[in-house]
Amino acid sequence: MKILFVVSEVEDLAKTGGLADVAKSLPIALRALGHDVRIVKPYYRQLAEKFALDNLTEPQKLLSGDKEYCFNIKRLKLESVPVYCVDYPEYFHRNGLYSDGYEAFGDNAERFAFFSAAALQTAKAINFQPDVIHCNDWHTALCPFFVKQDKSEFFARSRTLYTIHNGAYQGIHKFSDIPFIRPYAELASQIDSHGNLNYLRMGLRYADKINAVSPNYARELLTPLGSHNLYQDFQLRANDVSGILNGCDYQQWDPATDKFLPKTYNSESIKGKAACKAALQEEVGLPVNDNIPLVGMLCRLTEQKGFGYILPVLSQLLQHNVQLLVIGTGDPVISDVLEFNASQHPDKLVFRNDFSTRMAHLLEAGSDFFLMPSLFEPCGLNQMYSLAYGTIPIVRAVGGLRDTVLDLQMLPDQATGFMFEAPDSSALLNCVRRALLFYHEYPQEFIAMQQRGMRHRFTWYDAALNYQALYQHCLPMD
Ligand SMILES: Nc1ncnc2c1ncn2[C@@H]1O[C@H](COP(=O)(O)OP(=O)(O)O[C@H]2O[C@H](CO)[C@@H](O)[C@H](O)[C@H]2O)[C@@H](O)[C@H]1O
Repeated sequence: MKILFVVSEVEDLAKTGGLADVAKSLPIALRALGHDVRIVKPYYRQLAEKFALDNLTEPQKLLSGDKEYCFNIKRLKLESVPVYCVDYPEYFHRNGLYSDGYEAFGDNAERFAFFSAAALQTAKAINFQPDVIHCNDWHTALCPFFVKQDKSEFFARSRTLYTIHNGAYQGIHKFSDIPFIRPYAELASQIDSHGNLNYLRMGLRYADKINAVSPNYARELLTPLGSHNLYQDFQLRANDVSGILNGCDYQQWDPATDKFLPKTYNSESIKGKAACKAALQEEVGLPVNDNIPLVGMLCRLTEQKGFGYILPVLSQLLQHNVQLLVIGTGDPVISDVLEFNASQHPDKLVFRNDFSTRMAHLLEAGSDFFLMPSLFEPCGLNQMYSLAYGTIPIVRAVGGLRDTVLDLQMLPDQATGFMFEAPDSSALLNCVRRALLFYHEYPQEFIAMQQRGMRHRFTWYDAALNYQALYQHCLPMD
């Protein structure tokens, strides 16, 4: 099949979170199954600074109303996958993908409306007639609408799949502030009483098929509680909504070969993990001691990741014989509280307000537990990385976390971690206490649990097979 994979960020090229991991691994896995996958993404400044690329074609023109948008197409390769970049400096040569670090750009809706149309124009310019146009998250959710509006025959046999990586980001913007789509009279019926257009809802309305990044999140999206206020819209498309679990890139996340670690290890011999723990403790300034359980946490600092119920019980948690390391950037309200608590408990809590790939790997290897108590979690990748590194996940039973972690109480012989149900502080605290007790009281069982997790596999090969079946489902019957 020919697949046009339209996405805002891709690992190794431009990244703010888990979407980028998927946008690299899935196309590579699909290519390995023999499909002709091409990625289209914006040519951001950080990409332009890394790779100064020549223009692939003549400048491309898009007309909207009386404004002409003239852009260039660049091409590079990500392993086996061709990547086409939409070069429109006015919109994409900025410091940051969606914000300047503090505030979202005011014209994000305009930028990504343009990008979605430019991605389709790119397919035409390179004469790539896709069987499936696979768009991802709100940034590219207008693609299905533009395909339906396209007057040429080019996309007559193309079908669209819309993947939801995070339904909380919907791209809700004042229609009157989006010059690129203002001329589309058809949109009048999609504008709400406040004059807003919701991009995610547009994806739900116009895509041929819709999927979420785990089966459990797909089920949650069809409930009033889990649908991020789009219950009716999801219900209307219930027959076309499914879930496919993300994979883990085991080439990148393998403790046996990981170049970022002071000592490598594997499930047969996990001795090297202790050296990683010591190196991590030393690097971040925690007392180097193998007998104190080290709980790591690495994520964007947002409400989604459960800070609403972690922060109120931080000092209670730190009364235990435990070390906590939090690494991430994001909401300054969260980072302020973490910074304050770290200053009160310097021997127990370290907070690093930054992110680096090296530290992400060292934290995964050096921690005993990985804390991921999300309020909601479409799939989650870090709990899979943790399992691969023998780092026991402590998670809330939500979204993809429920699909990937098995709790000790439910399945003692197969358990790979600890899970709690209620999104509140006492449930979280009880769960962490349960995990710490297990660490101290049952060292042999703890190692067995680590090894079970390390042997568990969530491969991109499996995910790609599922996407292949879903693409086939999208195609016209004849
Ligand atoms: N400040 C930062 N800057 C740059 N990178 C950072 C970062 N903090 C963490 N990362 C990295 O981003 C990735 C995080 O992936 P996750 O899937 O855990 O969460 P995210 O919420 O971003 O993704 C969303 O999309 C993915 C993919 O579908 C879903 O798994 C998930 O549930 C959904 O919320 C990891 O590779 C991590 O190392």
